[in-house]
Parts: sequence; C-alpha cells; structure tokens
Amino acid sequence: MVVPSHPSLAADKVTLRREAREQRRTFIESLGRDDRGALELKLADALKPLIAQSRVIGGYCPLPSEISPLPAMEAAAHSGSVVAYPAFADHQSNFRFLAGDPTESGPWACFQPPLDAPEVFPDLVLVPLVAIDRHGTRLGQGKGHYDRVLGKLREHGALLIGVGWSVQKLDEEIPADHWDVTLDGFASPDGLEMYR
Ligand SMILES: Nc1nc2c(c(=O)[nH]1)N(C=O)[C@@H](CNc1ccc(C(=O)N[C@@H](CCC(=O)O)C(=O)O)cc1)CN2
Ligand SMILES: Nc1ncnc2c1ncn2[C@@H]1O[C@H](COP(=O)(O)OP(=O)(O)OP(=O)(O)O)[C@@H](O)[C@H]1O
Repeated sequence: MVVPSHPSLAADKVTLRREAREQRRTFIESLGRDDRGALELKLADALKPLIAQSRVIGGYCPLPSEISPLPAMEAAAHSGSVVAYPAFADHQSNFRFLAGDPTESGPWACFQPPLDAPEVFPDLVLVPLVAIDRHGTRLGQGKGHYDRVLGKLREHGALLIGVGWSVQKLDEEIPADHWDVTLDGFASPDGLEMYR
C-alpha cells in the first residue's frame, strides 16, 4: 500500500470527491430532455481546434454521470484522426490506449476496444475527471488509474486535456499529491481553458 504523502490530503480528497460528485449529480438532474446532447455538441466545438492538430486522439467511454466526448471523437474519426480508448487486460494492470471503437465491455464497467487492437500513443488525451481546479489539478475516481499512466503519456508527447461539465471546475484548490499530474487544460461546454 502506498502511504499518502500527508494523511490529511487523502481525507481532503475524499471529502472534495464526495461534494463534487453531489454537485455534478444535482446539475445533471436539472438538465432538460435535450440539454445534455446540446451541451455535448458544445464540448465537441470547444475541442475542435485541438482535434484538428492531432493525429491520434485518446478518448473515453462515458460513465452515466460524465459528459460524453463521443460526438467529438466521431468528428475526429470522420476527419481522418485515429481514435483510441483506454483498455484494461484485467483489474490489476494499467490501461493502455488501443486504437478503434469501444465495442467490448472491460473489467471496470467501461467499454474498450478488443485487446488485440493495436496500442497507440495519443498526441491528445481527453481525461475524464470528478473535478479540476484553476491550476489544472485533477481529482479522479480515487483508484489512481489515470495517475499511473498520465506521466508516461505526457513523456510520449501527449497534450492532456481534462473534460467535464462546467460545474466540475472548482473554485477551491484540490490538494495535489506528489503523483498527481497537472493537466494542460480543461474543456467543457463553456469552452477550452489552458493551464500550461
Ligand atoms: N469514462 C471513464 N473511463 C475510465 C475512467 C473514468 O473515470 N471514466 N477511469 C478512471 O480511472 C478508468 C476506469 N476506472 C474506473 C474506476 C472507478 C469507477 C467507478 O467507481 N465508477 C462508479 C460510477 C461513477 C459514475 O457514474 O460517475 C461506480 O461504479 O460506482 C469507474 C471506472 C479508465 N476509464
Ligand atoms: N504513479 C503512481 N504509481 C503508483 N500508485 C499510484 C500512482 N499514482 C497514484 N497511485 C495510487 O492511486 C491512489 C489514488 O490516488 P488519487 O486519490 O490521487 O486518485 P485520483 O487521481 O482521484 O484517481 P484516478 O487517477 O483513478 O482517476 C493513491 O492512493 C496511490 O496509492
């Protein structure tokens, strides 16, 4: 087990994660029937300039409470980019980006490309999150899946862009552990904001 760098950091993250998930749920429940799709198209618009300059794009298959990047991914595939999604071989190993559409169900309740699809290193990674602060510090699901791979993806030249509903951008600071990788930007239906 990895001991948190500061015991109160882990507790702060647990509280912030709970509050951010609650805020996200309240927001989603306030949406009308057609609002969600319209916001997802606005997200695709916000991502357009980054997608236009990327050859390989790593996306994600949304969980029920997450904004869907799939309209943006479809536009990317349509304009000739390679699309890729995180894929896990089992519960223990780190995910890898595999090229292709997410057609198989994976060990973490997310759909992923078949495990024999080619591994790729995206130049743009769309990163799901629970919350992000104004410095680009990300709060995820708390299992460390992205923390363990983001550093390596950046070393391979990837631009790391957090993606979420606008309410997921917090005013308060998220405490950063030494393993947290600061994201390069955040895209939401309100637009794209760069931190680095
Ligand atoms: N869309 C998406 N894909 C992803 C992640 C993610 O956060 N979102 N991951 C990030 O690490 C990895 C998978 N890890 C996961 C870790 C925990 C849960 C989880 O606890 N899910 C909640 C439901 C959350 C919700 O609906 O928002 C659950 O099952 O109760 C899901 C995926 C890679 N792929
Ligand atoms: N680079 C790493 N190597 C090994 N373990 C790590 C690494 N990064 C994070 N972890 C482990 O993951 C756990 C969860 O970390 P944290 O609470 O920061 O997750 P998160 O960023 O919210 O979640 P996620 O990355 O799954 O979306 C930490 O307790 C730590 O043990």
